[in-house]
Amino acid sequence: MKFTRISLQNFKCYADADLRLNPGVTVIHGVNGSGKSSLLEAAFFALYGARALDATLSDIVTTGADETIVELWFTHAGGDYHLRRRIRATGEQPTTAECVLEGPSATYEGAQDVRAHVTELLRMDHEAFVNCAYVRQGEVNKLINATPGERQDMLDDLLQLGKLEEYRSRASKARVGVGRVRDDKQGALSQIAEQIEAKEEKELHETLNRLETELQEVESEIERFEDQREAAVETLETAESVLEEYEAKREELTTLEDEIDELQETIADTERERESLQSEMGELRATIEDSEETVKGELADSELDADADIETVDERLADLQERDEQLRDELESYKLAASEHESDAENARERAKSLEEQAAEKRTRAEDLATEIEADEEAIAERRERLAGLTEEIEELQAQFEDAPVEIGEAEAHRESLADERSDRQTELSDLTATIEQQRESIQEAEALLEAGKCPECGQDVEGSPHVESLADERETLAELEAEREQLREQRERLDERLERAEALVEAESEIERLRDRRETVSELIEEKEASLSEDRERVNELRESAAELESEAEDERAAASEAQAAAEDAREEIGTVNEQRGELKERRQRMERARDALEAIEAAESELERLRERRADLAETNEERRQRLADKRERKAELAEAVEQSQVESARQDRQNAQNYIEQVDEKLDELRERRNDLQSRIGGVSNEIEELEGLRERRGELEATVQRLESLYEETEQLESMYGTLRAELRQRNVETLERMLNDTFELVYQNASYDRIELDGDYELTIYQKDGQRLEPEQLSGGERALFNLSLRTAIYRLLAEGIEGTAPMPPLVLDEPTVFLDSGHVSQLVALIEQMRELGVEQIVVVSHDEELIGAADDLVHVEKDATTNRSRVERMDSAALVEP
Ligand SMILES: Nc1ncnc2c1ncn2[C@@H]1O[C@H](COP(=O)(O)OP(=O)(O)OP(=O)(O)O)[C@@H](O)[C@H]1O
Ligand SMILES: [Zn+2]
Repeated sequence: MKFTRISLQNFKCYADADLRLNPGVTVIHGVNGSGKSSLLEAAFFALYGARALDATLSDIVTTGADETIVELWFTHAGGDYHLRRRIRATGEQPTTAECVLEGPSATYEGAQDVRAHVTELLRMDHEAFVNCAYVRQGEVNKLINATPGERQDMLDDLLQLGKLEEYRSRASKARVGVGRVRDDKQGALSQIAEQIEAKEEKELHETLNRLETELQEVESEIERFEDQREAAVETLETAESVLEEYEAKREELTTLEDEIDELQETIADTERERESLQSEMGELRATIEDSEETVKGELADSELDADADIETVDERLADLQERDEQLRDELESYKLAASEHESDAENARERAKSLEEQAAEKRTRAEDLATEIEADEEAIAERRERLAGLTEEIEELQAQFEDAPVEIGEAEAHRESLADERSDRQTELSDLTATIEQQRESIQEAEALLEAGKCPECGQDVEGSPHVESLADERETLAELEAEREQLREQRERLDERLERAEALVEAESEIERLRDRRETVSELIEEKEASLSEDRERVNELRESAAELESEAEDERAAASEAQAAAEDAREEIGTVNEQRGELKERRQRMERARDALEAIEAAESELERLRERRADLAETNEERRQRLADKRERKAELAEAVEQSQVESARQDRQNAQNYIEQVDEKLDELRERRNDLQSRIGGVSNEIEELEGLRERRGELEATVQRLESLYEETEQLESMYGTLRAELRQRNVETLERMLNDTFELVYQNASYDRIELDGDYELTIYQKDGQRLEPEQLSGGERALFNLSLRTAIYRLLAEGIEGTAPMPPLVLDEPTVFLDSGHVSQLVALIEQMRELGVEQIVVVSHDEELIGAADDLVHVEKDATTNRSRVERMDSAALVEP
């Protein structure tokens, strides 16, 4: 058997892992806590479930995950198997949602079926698997520390010897059971024999005969008494019927007497009712007379006769009603006419008023317009005066130009040319003044030099200087220049005068311009005013005419209003008349109605009178009938009184008494006899039952005797079977223990190769003892940690070999799974472990899976699987180190 693939989802530290496993030695390595053990546990879990791991489902579901899926593929005896377990962890407790094992020929579902089939396939339950094939981490010493008894159970189980023990104990149980049943049956048998004996002593058949004879005698006596009783009952019945008849007649008589009394009473009551009807009728007649008086009085002043009937009065009332309606219609039409006329009058008055108001308004507007016209005329006159004034002013200003050098319109040009001329003179004057100043200064300088005796021109001594003469010329030139300047000044003053005049002309010119504009404007205004004035005059005339027209219209409306008012007054007068007529009419109708009411009352009283009369006659008739009935009843009463005869009644009473007495006595006697009969019958039943029981007991005794015999032989058979299974197991165990001891010694020698130990002994009670070379004995617990590990591995390997070789049929040879087997070993012994693994392989173990980080072991591996945990996600990852890594789709 070998694993081919394992796939995990959310198993412990694995989120998602899928690993192919090959035949040969696979070493799984990785740092502590990376998930190596978990991988092996997953395979084990797939095969046997969580309980086999000593864990719960919550332990194996990745913390926080909702679902865990573990799948394991393996081959066994040439067939392919697929195991799938799915755990749902959404509820409070995780549960197995799916557990399926698919084999080559069948599919198993449900954890229980799957586990059972795996156990059958591997010929191991989970404990056996852990004891031989799967060495869990930290469990190296498990087999050594076990007690011999536990070891025996374990090995017996593995070697299927447990089955024999099971069969033996079953046989033993069966033997005990059979023995118990046999003893029970035997007890029952002796009890029955005792019962039979007791019953046979009682002479049951004689007793039965005696009782039956007695019963016959009692029964014939009962029959006799019953006949006599019947005759007495007949006599009693006859007497009773005679007495009953007598009672009935007496009763009828009493009833009749009551009825007669009642009838007499009723007749008297009816007579009294008739009298009261009579007096009621008298009252009605008086009412009729009163009403006839009323009718006569009310009709007296009318056109009707005093004996007029209701129909005639109703006709008359209808006429009066009709007349009143006519008057009411008339009244309405007068009222309507009056209000129409009044509203006509009102309308006309209003129209007149409005027309007058319009006329007055028009007159006012005409007067206002006339006043405006007057004011405008004055304004025109004033403007004309202003026009004349402006013309005068213009003429005065024009006169200034009469002796002027220029015409009107040229003044400005003239002033500019004068101003230019003056500015030219001014410039000449300034130049000249500067020349004069220069001349004066040079003269003063020359005079100063001269005073100092120097030549004013060359600075030489004056004596003999030619330049002294020229000073006089200089002074002459200065005088000429000054005269010229005087001339220029005069010219400038004349020009100033002329400029003044020219500026005045410019001013006059612009004033004329302004005045002319003004005059133009005023004359335009006058023209406009005159045009509007004539329009206004026309308008005043129109307004006055229209006012006069409106006034005459108002006059007409007023006349119409007083006409309508008069018509309204006439209508009102008519209304008064009609109202008066209606008042009279109403009074006549009321009288007529009173007469009618009285007539109706008469009619009602007369019909009531008729009714009462009839009722009275009816009552008289009824009473007549009653009197007849009374006479009949009195007759019947006399008859009955005669019929009741006293002597007959007396003898009937006697007969009844006698019969009753006899029946009482005979009943007592009969009760006594019947009781005796019952007693006899039940005694007979009891005796018959006992006879039947006796027969039953005899039958049962026969049956029990046969059963006890059969149980006896069965007991012997089970005894033989039990001892056979016991012997068989002891023999087999002995054979296996010998083989196991040999294999254990071989293996231990191979792996340990230490000179100090001679051999290991495994005795029939599974005690393990180690013998040293010097013959000293050691318990396995006394070995060192490493020795213990090697010893344990040797023992397991030996068991594994024994299983592989020692059992008939196909050996299951599950993969050998070792979790950290090297922990306690030094490096030399690791090599021996490698050798051990090699040997196992040679022995035919197809697959060995080892968790280890030992270099040497890694070196010996066919396949290397690396396990690693991601530090951030805390999830593990598996990785095949050879190139044939995962190829699963
Ligand atoms: N239910 C779980 N959910 C998540 N993680 C879990 C769960 N159970 C165990 N683990 C984690 O799985 C990790 C791996 O444990 P495992 O025993 O497989 O490690 P290992 O590789 O065999 O280590 P060592 O070499 O120390 O034996 C542990 O660190 C543990 O925290
Ligand atoms: Zn580990």
